[in-house]
Amino acid sequence: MKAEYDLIVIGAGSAGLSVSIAMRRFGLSVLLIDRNDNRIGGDCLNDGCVPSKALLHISRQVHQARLATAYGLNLSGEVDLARVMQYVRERQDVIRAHENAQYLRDVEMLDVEIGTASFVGPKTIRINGNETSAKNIVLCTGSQPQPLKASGVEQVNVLTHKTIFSLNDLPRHLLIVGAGPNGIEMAQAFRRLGSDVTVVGHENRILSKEPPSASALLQERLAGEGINFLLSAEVKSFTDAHTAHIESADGQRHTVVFDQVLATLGRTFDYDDMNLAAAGIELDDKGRLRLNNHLQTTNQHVFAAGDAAAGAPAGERYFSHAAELHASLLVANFITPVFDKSLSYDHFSWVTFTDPEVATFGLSAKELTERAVAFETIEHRFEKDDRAVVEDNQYACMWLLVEPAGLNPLNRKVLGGTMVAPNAGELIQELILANQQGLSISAFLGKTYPYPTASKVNKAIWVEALGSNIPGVLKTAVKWLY
Ligand SMILES: Cc1cc2nc3c(=O)[nH]c(=O)nc-3n(C[C@H](O)[C@H](O)[C@H](O)COP(=O)(O)OP(=O)(O)OC[C@H]3O[C@@H](n4cnc5c(N)ncnc54)[C@H](O)[C@@H]3O)c2cc1C
Ligand SMILES: NC(=O)c1ccc[n+]([C@@H]2O[C@H](COP(=O)([O-])OP(=O)(O)OC[C@H]3O[C@@H](n4cnc5c(N)ncnc54)[C@H](O)[C@@H]3O)[C@@H](O)[C@H]2O)c1
Repeated sequence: MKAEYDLIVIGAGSAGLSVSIAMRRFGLSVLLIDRNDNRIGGDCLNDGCVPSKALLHISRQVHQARLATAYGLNLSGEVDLARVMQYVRERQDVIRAHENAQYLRDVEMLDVEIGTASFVGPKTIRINGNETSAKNIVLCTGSQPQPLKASGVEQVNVLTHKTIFSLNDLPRHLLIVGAGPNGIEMAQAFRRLGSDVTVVGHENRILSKEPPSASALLQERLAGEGINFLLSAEVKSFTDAHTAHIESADGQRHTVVFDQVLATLGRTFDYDDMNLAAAGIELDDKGRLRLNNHLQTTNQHVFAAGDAAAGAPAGERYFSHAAELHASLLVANFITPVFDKSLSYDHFSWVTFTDPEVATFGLSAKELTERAVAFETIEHRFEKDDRAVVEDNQYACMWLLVEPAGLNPLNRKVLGGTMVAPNAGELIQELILANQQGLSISAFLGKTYPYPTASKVNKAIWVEALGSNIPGVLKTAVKWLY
């Protein structure tokens, strides 16, 4: 480790890896720090996106195998969770081969230090008893799961995403507290692997960051698979290690006997061991780093990216690709400060990887209303789509927020939307591009989709919307020209 660097990056998760590798490739000296070599890759690799998506992949295979019994296939036996988790670990190891300290030193030419970093001055940190400084420092220190609070909780081994992937025995009854993307993805994975699953959510619907109609459609599908939902509800107490007492907003009480409980309640922050005060770095009233939209802390030489950037005025986004967005903004501002880019989530997107997936992009109806932007919501059910018919997905649906039809309805632009469908995260990609690039709906109408690709729904929605809305003046002109 040198005494001075161009840049120090603390935390080697999605954010830290992106910032440090990019800056090093531009020829700057970079020190990357993480607490532990086996935490490199952060939550995404170690206990977030990668293990959860690997688990969902196996659970989908199990589900499809069960569906195939309708056609004469005989299945017997139960899922061996130890083997499933072995698969999950093997997939993580594939990624770990290029996300580890030695690889980053040898191939990416980064200085990598393993230890806990804390501040001793505005541009100086201490790690493993040594001090080092940099022109700028980026905090990519992530976030932690919110703890479950309820009377008697101390008797219970409450799992979080940090521990659930170490289970070797399939829970007979898994209680999940929190109905956000983490809870809902795990609910479906474990249900399909064979557990009974109960989900308790504070709010009156699952995935409350999605439009209500999307939440409702997914909930209906999941309930159809046997997941039990207790919404507008709260775990009030645990009377022993396996018994929870839950109360709904309407006063109803439920007792759930479970063998494992998973808390998926959102994120929190812990900067206790970082001595932020020594660098003049302030937190806001929610314990998040106080940031501006250039991701700069109250110390002009210290920045944040990834989950640690949740306090930015643009809002909270806890995603690996948000970390990537923050990293590219910081790198752009470091190397071309003249442009001084600000953070915006106007074209941001995300996917909940249930089956069906829920994919959302652009601005929401609430954001458009707050900004006084006129829009219409167009709903498109997949019931007449031939691909949806042959694959029995006619329940799928999309809702797009579009500019109101003006004189030329083909000029309308897509402002945002949500799709609930198998592979919605892939299907929605061209809508995201149209939204980002300001393409009008004529771009879809002018495209011939190979039959029967699922993404043809991105054209069908406009054909359907236009069919019933061709202005009279246009019809008169057509008749006259014909
Ligand atoms: C179950 C689950 C599933 C998810 N699925 C998805 C998904 O499908 N798609 C998606 O986009 N997002 C997903 N996410 C969110 C995603 O995992 C996170 O947003 C992302 O990993 C955050 O990356 P980060 O670099 O900000 O932080 P982290 O990955 O948390 O990395 C922070 C690193 O900083 C280190 N660190 C902290 N403090 C110090 C210190 N003082 N000194 C040294 N090192 C320190 C930590 O050891 C850690 O390695 C999921 C999250 C969870 C929990
Ligand atoms: N596919 C993906 O991209 C993906 C998957 C999983 C997680 N993530 C990310 O990880 C982050 C964390 O996920 P999450 O689902 O834990 O958080 P979340 O904040 O999205 O959802 C947590 C939910 O738990 C509820 N809740 C909080 N306290 C509660 C209590 N005591 N009882 C009942 N309900 C309670 C909240 O109202 C909220 O609906 C998310 O913000 C998301 O961005 C992403």
